[in-house]
Amino acid sequence: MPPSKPPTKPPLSSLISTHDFAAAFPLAVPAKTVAFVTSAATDSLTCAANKEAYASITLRPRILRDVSGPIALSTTLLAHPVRSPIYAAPTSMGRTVHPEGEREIARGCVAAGVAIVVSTSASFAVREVLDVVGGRVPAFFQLYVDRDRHKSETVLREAVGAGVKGVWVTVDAPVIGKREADERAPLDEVEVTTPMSGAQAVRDAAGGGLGRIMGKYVDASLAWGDVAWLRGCLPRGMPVVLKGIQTAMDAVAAMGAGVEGIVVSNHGGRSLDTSPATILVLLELQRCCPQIFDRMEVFVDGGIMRGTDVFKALCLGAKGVGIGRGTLYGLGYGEEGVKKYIEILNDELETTMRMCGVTSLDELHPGLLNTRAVDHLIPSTVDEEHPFAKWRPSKL
Ligand SMILES: Cc1cc2nc3c(=O)[nH]c(=O)nc-3n(C[C@H](O)[C@H](O)[C@H](O)COP(=O)(O)O)c2cc1C
Ligand SMILES: CCCCCCC(=O)C(=O)O
Repeated sequence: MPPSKPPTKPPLSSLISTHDFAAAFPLAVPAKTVAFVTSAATDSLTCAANKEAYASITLRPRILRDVSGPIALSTTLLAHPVRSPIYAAPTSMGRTVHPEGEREIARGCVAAGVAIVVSTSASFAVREVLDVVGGRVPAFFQLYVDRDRHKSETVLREAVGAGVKGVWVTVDAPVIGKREADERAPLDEVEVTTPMSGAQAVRDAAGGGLGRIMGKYVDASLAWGDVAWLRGCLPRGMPVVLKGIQTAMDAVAAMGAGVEGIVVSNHGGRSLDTSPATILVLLELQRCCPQIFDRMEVFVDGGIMRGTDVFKALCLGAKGVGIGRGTLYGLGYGEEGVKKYIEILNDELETTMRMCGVTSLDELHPGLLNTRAVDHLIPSTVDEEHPFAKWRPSKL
């Protein structure tokens, strides 16, 4: 028998859904990269729940509403115009996927007219990524706070100097989640550089988990009082967003801390397994603390694979939706892949909107959804006795 040829990745033109991209990814990148990107914490239950919860919420389409006109997807994120509410969530070590890593993601975002959030653990310095962006789409900086605060202050100065429009502090990963597939896959297949964090990719006794090894610098002592420290590092008026809110209590606390935005996120299920699906947390915020949507911008990420998912998140008050793994699946095909991935979601979102009888994002509201199948999973109140529920900035 002739030796079997290794499968080659299908041409980009043949991919018509985000699932096609996910299936092609292992054919486009080394096995270690697949393990790093696709893995999730322990039993991957939250990673799966993020997707399943979207499937459990159904649509309530309205009919006969003349949806023949153009669909307007353009909006603003933190007052910056974008062509679509979909954005590239921060992802680290993009060079494990493509030699140009985050710079190539940035090219794809510019081509699609959407925002990018650049990770502290990006493969390139923030200025190298923003040089590519050239101010054509908003770029935000995601901060992992270093135990050595001076290092974080330096990196923040660089990010501000490079022209980022806001800082997104990740708060759902005081330690890095246990991702067993990543831990088992040998480290030596990929080139890892994270110039802003300075971490070194050296295997240790626990294994080769890229996330864990490269995340040892993260400061687990971060607390609410540090919002004031962060503000002090930034120019007046620069928005601060907390990424990784998972309860109404913490959403209310974030509002009390005076931040401009939150990301409802569980890190794509990569941090704490069995934490709730993000769309259910968004529903919890609508039920328990609807006032926060008027006071801050609320973003969401995790498990978004279809235009109907984006639609549901927007109906529940999200101002923007982040794509993590999907951006990297697109990156397997370079700039064109990132652009196409976003455009597939835009296109599906447009179709969903027409089918539901709306032509603009302003017309989306919770009444277009049926959430009965998940209502029993939603806590009904903020715990008013909890000290966080009453916090105001003066108490920080
Ligand atoms: C490979 C990879 C690297 C990531 N790196 C970061 C990071 O550096 N900072 C961060 O806040 N979140 C990071 N995330 C989490 C994403 O920002 C996002 O919350 C998550 O991927 C959303 O879920 P999804 O992958 O299902 O879209 C990373 C996710 C992946 C898959
Ligand atoms: C602290 C950052 C190092 C790697 C982890 C990046 C990340 O957030 C993820 O993989 O998820």
